[in-house]
Amino acid sequence: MSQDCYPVDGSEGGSSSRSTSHPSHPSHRRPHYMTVGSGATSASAAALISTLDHDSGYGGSMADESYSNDGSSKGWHPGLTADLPTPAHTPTLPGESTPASENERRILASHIHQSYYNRNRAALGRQIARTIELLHGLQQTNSTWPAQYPAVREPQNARQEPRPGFPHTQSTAGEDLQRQVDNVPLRPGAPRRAATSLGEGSTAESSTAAESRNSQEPERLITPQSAHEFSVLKLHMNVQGFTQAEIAHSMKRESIASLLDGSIRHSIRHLLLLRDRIEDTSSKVLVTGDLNAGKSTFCNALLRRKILPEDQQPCTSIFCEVLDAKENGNLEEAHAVHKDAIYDRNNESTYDVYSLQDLEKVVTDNESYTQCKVYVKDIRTIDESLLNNGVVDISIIDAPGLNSDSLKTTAIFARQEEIDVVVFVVSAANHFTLSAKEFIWNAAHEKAYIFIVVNGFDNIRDKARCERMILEQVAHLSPRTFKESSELVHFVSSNAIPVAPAIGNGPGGDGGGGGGGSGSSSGPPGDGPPSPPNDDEELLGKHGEPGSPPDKGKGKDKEKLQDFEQLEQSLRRFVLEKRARSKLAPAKTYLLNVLTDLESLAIVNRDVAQSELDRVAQELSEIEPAYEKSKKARAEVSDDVDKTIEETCSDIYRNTRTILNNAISQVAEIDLGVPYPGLMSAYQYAEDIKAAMLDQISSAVTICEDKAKSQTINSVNTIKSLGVLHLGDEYNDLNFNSERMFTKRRDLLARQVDFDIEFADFFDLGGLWERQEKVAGTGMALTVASVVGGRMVGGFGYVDGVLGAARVMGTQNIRRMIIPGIIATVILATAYTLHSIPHTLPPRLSRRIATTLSSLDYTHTNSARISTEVRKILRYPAENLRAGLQQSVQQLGEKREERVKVKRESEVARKYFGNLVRESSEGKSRVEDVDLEGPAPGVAGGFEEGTLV
Ligand SMILES: Nc1nc2c(ncn2[C@@H]2O[C@H](COP(=O)(O)OP(=O)(O)OP(=O)(O)O)[C@@H](O)[C@H]2O)c(=O)[nH]1
Repeated sequence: MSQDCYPVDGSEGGSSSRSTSHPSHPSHRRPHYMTVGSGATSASAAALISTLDHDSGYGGSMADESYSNDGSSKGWHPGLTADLPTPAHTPTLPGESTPASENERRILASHIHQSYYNRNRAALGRQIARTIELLHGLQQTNSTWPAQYPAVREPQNARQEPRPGFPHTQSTAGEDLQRQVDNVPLRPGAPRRAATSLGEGSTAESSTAAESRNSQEPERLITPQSAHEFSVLKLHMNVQGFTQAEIAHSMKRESIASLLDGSIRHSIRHLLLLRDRIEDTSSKVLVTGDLNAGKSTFCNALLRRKILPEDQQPCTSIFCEVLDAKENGNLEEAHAVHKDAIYDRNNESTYDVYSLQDLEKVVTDNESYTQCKVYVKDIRTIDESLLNNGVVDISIIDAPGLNSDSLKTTAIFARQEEIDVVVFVVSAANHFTLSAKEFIWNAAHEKAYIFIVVNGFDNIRDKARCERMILEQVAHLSPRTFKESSELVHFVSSNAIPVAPAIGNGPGGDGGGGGGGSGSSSGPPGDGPPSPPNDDEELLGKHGEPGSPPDKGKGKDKEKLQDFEQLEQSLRRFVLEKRARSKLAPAKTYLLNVLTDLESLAIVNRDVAQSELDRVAQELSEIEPAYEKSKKARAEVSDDVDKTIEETCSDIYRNTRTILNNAISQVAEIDLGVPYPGLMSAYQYAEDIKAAMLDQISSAVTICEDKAKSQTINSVNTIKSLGVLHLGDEYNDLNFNSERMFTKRRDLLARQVDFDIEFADFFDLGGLWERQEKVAGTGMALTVASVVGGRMVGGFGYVDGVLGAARVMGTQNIRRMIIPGIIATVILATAYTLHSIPHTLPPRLSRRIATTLSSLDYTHTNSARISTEVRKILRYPAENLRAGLQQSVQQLGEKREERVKVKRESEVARKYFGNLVRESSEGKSRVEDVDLEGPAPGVAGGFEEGTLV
């Protein structure tokens, strides 16, 4: 629509004034009011008219900033408050004129938009608080249950060509100017993500620009876990050629958790800053433009006071921010901020104080300061004033004229997030210089729309041609601005606006340095704030045209004033509308990003928690029975082992005892293999017999030990098989060598059985007695005699022969022979006894040995020794098995404990992340519902189709 009014091909006939160049736009004229009927205008109607004339114009938020060449722009539209004919469907009260209803609608729209803005702001504020809570919750959970970071896989081609860095759309609040200087990309900017973040070195970018770039990003292959690359909760890691996800994948979970914790903390801090920002009602308007284009004059005209120095030569060397004096305790003064200092109004070391009259000294050719804060009392009403408009604290920044030196600094200044609007002042006579074009080109990317003031229009003779040429250039530099040129491009003469002096000194006094104007200015008397100016040039000075004839001049001045007022209306609307977007959009974008990140993280971690839960449950289902079985086995096996040891030892004891007893008792009966060497070596024979017997007994001990060894081996094997049965591979077998058993000299005891052979040992009377008793119960002597005799007879035939001879000889002869007979008998008996030594000695010795061994408790001692050693030996594998079983029980118990703990934690984490998925998703929906793009509901109906977004 506006382009129709300003055909760039110049087809439209030139007109001498701006107003005539908008024939199809009655909106560019002050509305005319018609009184119906004969009565006077009612008070309310008068109030309404007055309000409408100074419409506070809270515009709708910015529309979609996309621009298409087919003319279907969906960009910002002034229709909301533009003075358009009321559409047919807009209700019109009977008898009411169209302009009046239109004005009512404008007021209504204005209020609806303000409440719409407030509602959006409150909704975002609430969501910021909720999101901070969510982040705190995540931080806490992350400290107990380290969160997982989702794996994202890059495609091959993306790997070959490392992705460019993605600076974030929103710079961190508080970044210093220099840092921004370093990071500002010159045209064309590097691709940047739409996401807002706390990334270092970030530079601001309009979300629309970022959106369009986003679509060009290479498609990434990602795991099904997450279809979202993190933009806010990203881990700050950097390894050339690797993505975050790849690095994260190779890191320990705890390390990731700690990096994530850092990101969460950053995010919370940033959200707090955003909350401050949306609560902050102030807005900044940066006025920039070519050298000497009339920027200071324009600012003064807006303020209706000659605050800033104007000069025919370039004079503004620093940024001058004009603020309401209310922010400085209602004191009008200038604070010149020291170079390299961060301005703090409460810290006078950061600035020098100047009076407003001395401002020129500070502003012109200054080397000590980079910027200056100028506090002024606004002399206009809240309906007129831009500074003090009752809605938002606006400050105006007069920038130094653009040249190659200042271009970059000003561009950076314009980028700052608190700059809501850039007003570009261009000289109507000089058009856009190279610096101007460069600046607008860059700024158009950032701000989408630039408010353009074509100043010094009074100097132009062929105004239509000038307009056409300027608009042609605007169309190239910022098509979106061109599309809305009726609202955004204004042709004015700032020096024609009546202004009060900087310091009130009564009518006619011009306190400021004179520009090219007539110099007749007036201000409020006394020290108080200057009174509002009016159109009366008698009272107010103006930058004016001194040579104009009075009548014609008056008419032209009025026209200029009207054009300027038109500009002011548009500027107010623009600032207020832009504010809605520039203040709320970053919060909305950041919230969406952080909530999307939270949702992705929560989905991944909920799934991880679930799978961990499944895994642990599965493991527990295996561990629990194994643990119980292991406990049972520990008790049972311990009993079994005890039993095995006990049985083995008792058995060995018993066996040993039996074997040794037998050996001792039967040692006399076995052939010891010792030959009888004859009477002469009887003693030696006895010694040999004794030794052989002891050896025999020792051999029996050895046999017992060998038997014990093999029994021990069996028992060790039994224990081992129990271990293998219950511990499996975990059974730690001991090296058992049976050869090392019973290595103590076993004949020690036998040696103790040492006794001397006695003569009596050769006469086994006891043996004889025993044998006799076995034969009959006769008297001993007879028995002895008969036995001896019998044996003698049996044994020695010649003795029998002698006795037989005695009988033949008769008793007398016998009596005579008795003595010699007895002697002979004794001799014979002795001879017999000695002769029977090989038979009598072993039993005799055996008995003596048995007696001695018995006195030593030899059998028991050896049996006990052997069984004790076996017990000792068996104790090792037994203890080893017990320890293994105990360890197995302990390990399983610990495993079980750990799994139970993981299970408990995973359950909590699953529940937590499940809730987080829901809450972040709901939060996202709530934020998405905050519509910063379209007009308020109900207002939309009042516009022509296609003019709304
Ligand atoms: N004829 C005419 N002269 C103007 C207009 N606006 C400003 N001037 C004059 O242009 C000269 C420069 O004005 P300034 O306001 O100082 O210009 P500036 O852009 O602030 O200058 P620097 O910031 O120093 O580059 C002064 O002499 C003004 O009187 C205008 O609309 N018409």
